[in-house]
Amino acid sequence: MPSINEDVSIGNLGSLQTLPDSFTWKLTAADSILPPSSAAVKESIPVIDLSDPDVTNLLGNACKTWGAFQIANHGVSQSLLDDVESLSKTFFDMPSERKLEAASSNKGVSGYGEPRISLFFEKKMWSEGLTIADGSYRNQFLTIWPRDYTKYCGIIEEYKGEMEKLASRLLSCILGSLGVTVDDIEWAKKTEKSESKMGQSVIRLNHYPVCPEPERAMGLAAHTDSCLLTILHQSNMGGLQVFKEESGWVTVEPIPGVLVVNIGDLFHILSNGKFPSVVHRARVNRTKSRISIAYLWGGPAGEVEISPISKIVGPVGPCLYRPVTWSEYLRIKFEVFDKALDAIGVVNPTN
Ligand SMILES: C=C1C[C@]23C[C@@]1(O)CC[C@H]2[C@@]12CCC[C@@](C)(C(=O)O1)[C@H]2[C@@H]3C(=O)O
Ligand SMILES: O=C(O)CCC(=O)C(=O)O
Ligand SMILES: [Fe+2]
Repeated sequence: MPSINEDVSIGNLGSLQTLPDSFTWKLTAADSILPPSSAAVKESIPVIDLSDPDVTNLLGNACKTWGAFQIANHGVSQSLLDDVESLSKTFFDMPSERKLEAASSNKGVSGYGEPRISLFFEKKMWSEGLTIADGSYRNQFLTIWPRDYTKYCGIIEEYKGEMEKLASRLLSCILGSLGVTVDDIEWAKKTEKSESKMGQSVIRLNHYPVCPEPERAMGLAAHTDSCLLTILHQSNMGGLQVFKEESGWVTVEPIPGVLVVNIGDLFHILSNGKFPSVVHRARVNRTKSRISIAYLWGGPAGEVEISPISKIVGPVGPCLYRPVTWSEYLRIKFEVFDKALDAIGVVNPTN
């Protein structure tokens, strides 16, 4: 049993019988979701069928109201979702020492470790993860799976390809809801026309082990994603919650085969503040572990700047944000965290 201040390895969390002090969060009443009451209507983010003829409107409303939604009929096969989930399980089931062989270096983003936002919180999060940010994951996979390396790299490549297609489809539809097309955005037009893929992206495999005191622990603390949009596959166990001003924390119940999408900071900028970059977090469970796979799409390849779409800026209101590349935005985010959008806000916006 770990003593109060013992340094606990995140690779072994699931075997702990008590919650170490370093993982004990002081959660207030506002941090918890309201107890279920028969009178209360259980709110949830919308589930949108991508084959619905009214898909553009449905997506637009969900983006405006929630900054998040779930999608059915998205075209990604169940067997691919199962494969990427079982790859994740195989990795997280390994002994801690093996997982640490894939640990992210100080400089690198790719690799095994705590969530990157951990540095902004006093307490530790009850989770571990593997970030796949660029081609360097191949070397890590070779170390982890010398025999099954080709198979697992193939699954990741296929998953990335499918996510790119889906992200591109979502971008067109969501832009449509703002009355613009990809042709109104220079980088989006180029991306669509070129053979080159969707540009920059990161896949994060998250694992939330069983926890002896889930009420006092936090799987992944409240944050917004820095990218344009995130597509998330969650295993058959709830834990993801989104924050809505009027409702507080709302749980996103998993629906088999359905993917969760959320607006990130860059889309908030692109929409000139019309779509909220949704604050979300992950809670943990006493008896069941949980896996989630997040595909974070950061936008075009190279140092391309994202700025509010000019066509929607003038008529409706002043331009709220200055142009920024994803890499610059990430630098700012990991300096000032939840003040990053303020840091690139235009001080005296005029038309
Ligand atoms: C490109 C990135 C976005 C991300 C930080 C990172 O450098 C790599 C992992 C991403 C992730 C995944 C889990 C949640 C999150 C907030 C984090 O700590 O690491 C996001 C980061 C982000 O969107 O800012
Ligand atoms: O595990 C989840 O449900 C949330 C994961 C997440 O927010 C992320 O990876 O950015
Ligand atoms: Fe997130």
